[in-house]
Amino acid sequence: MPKTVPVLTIDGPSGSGKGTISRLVATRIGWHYLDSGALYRAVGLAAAWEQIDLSDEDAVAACAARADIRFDAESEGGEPRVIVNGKDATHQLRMETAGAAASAIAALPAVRAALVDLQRGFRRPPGLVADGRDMGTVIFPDAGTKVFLTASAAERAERRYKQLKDKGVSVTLDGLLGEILARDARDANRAVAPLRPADDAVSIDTTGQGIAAVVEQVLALLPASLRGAKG
Ligand SMILES: Nc1ncnc2c1ncn2[C@@H]1O[C@H](COP(=O)(O)OP(=O)(O)O)[C@@H](O)[C@H]1O
Ligand SMILES: Nc1ccn([C@H]2C[C@H](O)[C@@H](COP(=O)(O)OP(=O)(O)O)O2)c(=O)n1
Repeated sequence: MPKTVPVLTIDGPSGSGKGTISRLVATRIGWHYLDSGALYRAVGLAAAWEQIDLSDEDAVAACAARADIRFDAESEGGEPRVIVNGKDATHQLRMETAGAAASAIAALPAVRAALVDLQRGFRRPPGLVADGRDMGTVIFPDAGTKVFLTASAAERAERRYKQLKDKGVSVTLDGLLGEILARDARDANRAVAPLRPADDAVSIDTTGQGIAAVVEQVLALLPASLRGAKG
């Protein structure tokens, strides 16, 4: 796809609000949306289904290369359904176990390499909002607007707690906080494409902020000519 298709990247740690904000911004301006974390989660799940050892880099990369991952427009609670190798994995993918598996396989360079073209293929007119860990640093380094969302770990754990409780999942706040901190550390300390803000990213600390306020801050970073698409 031509590099002239505009991209807005939104990176950040778990629970910082990337998915929520990205989806709302994409809807407001009529752009496509890439949930890159869902791709890593889907590969982790597909590998588990095939009983592949998640530390076997070549086997997981081969699984990533042949995985059929589709985002279905029909949504569950505002999030698109994700179909992995023909099975609806929407619910399973949101579990923290899927997040942990995704974080583990995401540290393997061959797995990341296997997903590069797939992610760049989402760049289609009129534009793309891409959320993840390395959207602004590795996948779309030429993106015109880059955001790095953060929030305190305690608030991110509370957000995730509410989100999973609303979905009927039984979790504890302490357990989630521990899992989030472990995932932050693994994502930020890995050798390849670690979680970090791009040098030209604008950081937004969303601690104590409502969703609508963050959406407006992100929209304000876009050039007026792009922002106006849907008012
Ligand atoms: N200011 C905020 N920005 C984004 N999400 C928020 C905010 N406040 C609360 N939330 C809630 O936090 C939860 C986690 O958001 P999510 O978009 O899944 O984060 P991420 O994709 O970064 O893991 C959602 O249930 C969302 O509604
Ligand atoms: N661009 C990306 C997206 C996700 N990952 C990895 C690291 C993350 O811990 C997992 C899950 O990502 P996801 O964005 O779905 O997780 P959260 O919604 O932030 O909890 O995948 C990545 O390495 N690179």
